[in-house]
Amino acid sequence: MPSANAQPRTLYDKVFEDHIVNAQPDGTVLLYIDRHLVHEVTSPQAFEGLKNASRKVRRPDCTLATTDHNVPTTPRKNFKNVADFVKEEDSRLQCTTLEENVKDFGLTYFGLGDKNQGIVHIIGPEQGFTLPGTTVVCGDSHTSTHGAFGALAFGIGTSEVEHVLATQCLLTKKSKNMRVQVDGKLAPGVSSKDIILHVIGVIGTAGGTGAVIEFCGSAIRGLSMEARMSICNMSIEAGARAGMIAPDQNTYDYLKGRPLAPKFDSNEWKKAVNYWNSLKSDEGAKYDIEVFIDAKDISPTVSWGTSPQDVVPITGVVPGPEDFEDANKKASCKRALEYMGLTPGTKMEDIEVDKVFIGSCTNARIEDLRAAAEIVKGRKVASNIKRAMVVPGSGNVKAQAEREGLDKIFLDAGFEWREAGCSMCLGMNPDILSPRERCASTSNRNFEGRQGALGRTHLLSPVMAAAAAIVGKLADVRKLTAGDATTVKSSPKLTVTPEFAEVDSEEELDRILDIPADVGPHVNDSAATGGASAGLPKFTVLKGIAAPLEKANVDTDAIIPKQFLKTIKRTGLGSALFHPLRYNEDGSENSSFILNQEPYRQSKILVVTGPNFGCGSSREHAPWALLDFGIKCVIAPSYADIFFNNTFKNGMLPLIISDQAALERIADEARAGREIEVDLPNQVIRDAAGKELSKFDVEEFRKHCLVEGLDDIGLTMQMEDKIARFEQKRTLDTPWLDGSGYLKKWRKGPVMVEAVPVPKTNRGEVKTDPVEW
Ligand SMILES: CC(C)[C@H](C(=O)O)[C@@H](O)C(=O)O
Ligand code: SF4
Repeated sequence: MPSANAQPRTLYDKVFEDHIVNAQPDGTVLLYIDRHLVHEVTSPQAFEGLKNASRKVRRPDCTLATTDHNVPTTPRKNFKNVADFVKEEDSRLQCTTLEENVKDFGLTYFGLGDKNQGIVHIIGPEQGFTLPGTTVVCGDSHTSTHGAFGALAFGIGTSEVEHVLATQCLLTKKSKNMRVQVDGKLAPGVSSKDIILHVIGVIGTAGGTGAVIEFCGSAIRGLSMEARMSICNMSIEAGARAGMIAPDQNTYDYLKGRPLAPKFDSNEWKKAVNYWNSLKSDEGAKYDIEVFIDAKDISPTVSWGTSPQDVVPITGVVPGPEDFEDANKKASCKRALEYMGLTPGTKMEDIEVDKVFIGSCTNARIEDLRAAAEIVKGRKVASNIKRAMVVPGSGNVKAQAEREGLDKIFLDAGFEWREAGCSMCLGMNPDILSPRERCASTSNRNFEGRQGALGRTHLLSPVMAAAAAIVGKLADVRKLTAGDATTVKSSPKLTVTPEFAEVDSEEELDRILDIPADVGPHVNDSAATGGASAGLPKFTVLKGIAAPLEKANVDTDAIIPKQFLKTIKRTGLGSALFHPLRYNEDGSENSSFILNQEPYRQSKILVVTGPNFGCGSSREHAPWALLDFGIKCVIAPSYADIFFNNTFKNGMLPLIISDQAALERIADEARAGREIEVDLPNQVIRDAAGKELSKFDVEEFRKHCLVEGLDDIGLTMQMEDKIARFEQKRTLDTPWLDGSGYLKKWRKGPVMVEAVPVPKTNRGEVKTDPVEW
C-alpha cells in the first residue's frame, strides 16, 4: 500500500506493486497471481509437468477451468459425456485430458454438460471470478479482457501455466505504462469494437509492445462493462502485455450478486469497494507513452487485410501498397491484398461476404447479441450468404438470450443459433471457413488461415456483422437504421439471471456448479515439495546455420497454425513449423520458402529482419515447433511479449537486435548461408571466422537460468516462506480473494509440509542437484 508521500502512481503501478512477493536487483519480480483460468489447449503439458515432478496445484480455490476451443457448437440436448460427444480424436483427447486433470488436481471445472461452460474470458467475469485489483492469468493471449475490471490480466504460455499451478506466482518484469485516452461522444452506430479497431489502426499491432495500456477518457467511462471488455480483449492485438480500465460504479454494479464476488453489501463487499476505489491512477502519474483519440474521429470500422491494424472506416476503400511509405508495410500490403483477393480502390461496401460469424471472447456477450439482434429483427439474411452463425460466449449468455427471445430473432432471419465455444474465431472445432471464403467476423484476429486455411476474415462489430449478413456485403450499419442511426443505441444493462443469484449454502453451490463428489479436497500441501531447479538443457554457445526471414509482424498462427495445437505433448511439431508458408495448398513443399532450401534445412538460428516477431496468441507450440525443427535462437528487432517469455522457458534464446546496421550484418551472413555463433556467456554474436558481428543485451536472471539450465518452478519453490507470508497478508487485506466461494470449504489454510526430494524434473528427466538463486 502507498505511503503518504509516495510518487503518484498509475492503476497498473498499484496493482503490480500490491502483488510483489519478491524483487531481484535486476528488476525480476515474483508476482502473486490471484486468479488462474485454465482451458484444454494450453494446459495438458503443464499438468503433465506437475505430475512428472510430483507437484500439486497450490491454490485450487483460485483456479477455474473450462473447455472452449475444441468443443462442438452443435446442440447438446443428448450430451452424455465428452468422450462420445467430441467427434475429432485429437480435440476429444484434449477435452478428456482436461477432465482427468481437473479431477486429479481437484479443480473447479465447467465442462460441456454444465450451463456455466463457455469461453474462458466470458465465464471469468460472468461468475465474479474476475475482480478489480487482482492479477489474472490464463494460458491464452486474450486474458487481457479481464483488465476491464481494473485487474492486471495477461496471457501466459504453458510453462508459465505450470509455474502458476505449482506456485501461484510468476516471474516477470514491470512493463511500461501507456495511456490511451478516448474523449468525446461516440457517433451513432459506433461501438467499443470500433474504438479498439480504430486505436489499433492508429498505433499499430506493435504500438503497445512492452507496455500495459490504461484506457481512459470520457468515451471509455461511458461504456458498459461488457463494452469495456471488448476493448481490453483486443489490447493484445495492439501488442500490449495487458489493457486496464479503472474500476468505477459500472464495475461494482456489474459485480453485484455474481456467485464468486463478495456478497453484496456485506462487510467484505464494503471493504472490497473501498480498496477498489483506491485503484484509480493518481493525479500526475507518469506514463511512458500517451495516445489521445477524439471519439468523433471514430467511424464504424472494418479490417481489409491480414493484420488487425489493417483497418479503414466502412465508408473507405481498400488501400494499395503505394499508400504506405515503409518498405515492409508496402510488401505486407501487397501480400495481404493477394491473400484477401482484393484490389486497391475497391469500396469496402462493395465487398461481398460468404459467411458471417457473431461470436468469440471479443463479442459474444449478451449486449453484443442484443445489439446485433436489434439490426436483424424482422429482416432476412441475404441470399448470397452461405452461412450466418451466432455463437453465444457461454451457456449463461445463451440462456439469457433465449429468455429475451433473441434466438428466435436470429433463427427467423436465417442465422444458426449455436452452443457456446470459441468456434469460428479460430476453427479448432468443425466451424471453419473453406479456402477463399470471405467472412464478416466479430472476432479479434484476421491472420492468414485464422478461421480456416486460406479463409478471408474481415473484423467488425456485432451490429456491423449483422448488417453484413442482411446486405450480403460489408455494409454501413447506419444505412440499415433508416436514417435514424440512433436506434443502434447502447444496450441495456445485463440483468442478473436466476443463475447468478446469491448462493448461501454449500449444497446449493455444489448443485449449481455440479461439482463431482469425488473431487477434492486437495489443499495446499504442494508448496514445499522440493527445490528441484535443474530441468532444461544448458544454453551457452550456439554455432550453426542461420536462416534469414525477411518479414515483419510474423504471428504465432503463421509459426504454427491451430490444427497443430491439438497435441497434449511438447514434441513433434517441427514438421508443422511455418506451415502456411512452408507448404503449398496440395501439401507439397513450397520451394521458395527459406527453410525448404539448403543449407537452411539445418538451421539452428533464425534471423528475422522485421519487427514484432511472434505476435498474436500465447501458444507455446510456437517455440516448441522452432525447437523441434532445430532452431534454438531467434534474432529479431523486436518480439511480442508472450512469445519472448515462452522461448526462454524452453531453454531458447530470443535476441533483440534493434541496431539496424548490426542486424543487417547478421542477416547478410545468414543470406550467404554461412554459420554464425551466438555466445551467451560473453553476450556477443560472431561470424563463422570468429569476427564480432554484434554485442547483445540479455536480462541477468534469464541468462543465469539459460546458462545453468534451470527450471524456474524449482527456483520459485525455494521462496516458499515469502509466498506463504504474502498469502497470510493477502488473507488479512483482501479476504474475499481466498476460496472464491465454492472452494472455500476445501481450503483449510496454508498447509506446510516438509520438503521432499523430487525424483524427476517437470520435463520428466532425472533431477540433478538443486541450484541456488
Ligand atoms: C489457443 C490459445 C493459445 C490462443 C491464444 O492464446 O490466443 C487462442 O485463444 C487464440 O485466440 O489464438
Ligand atoms: S480469441 Fe477466439 S480462440 Fe482465442 S480465446 Fe477468444 S474466442 Fe477463443
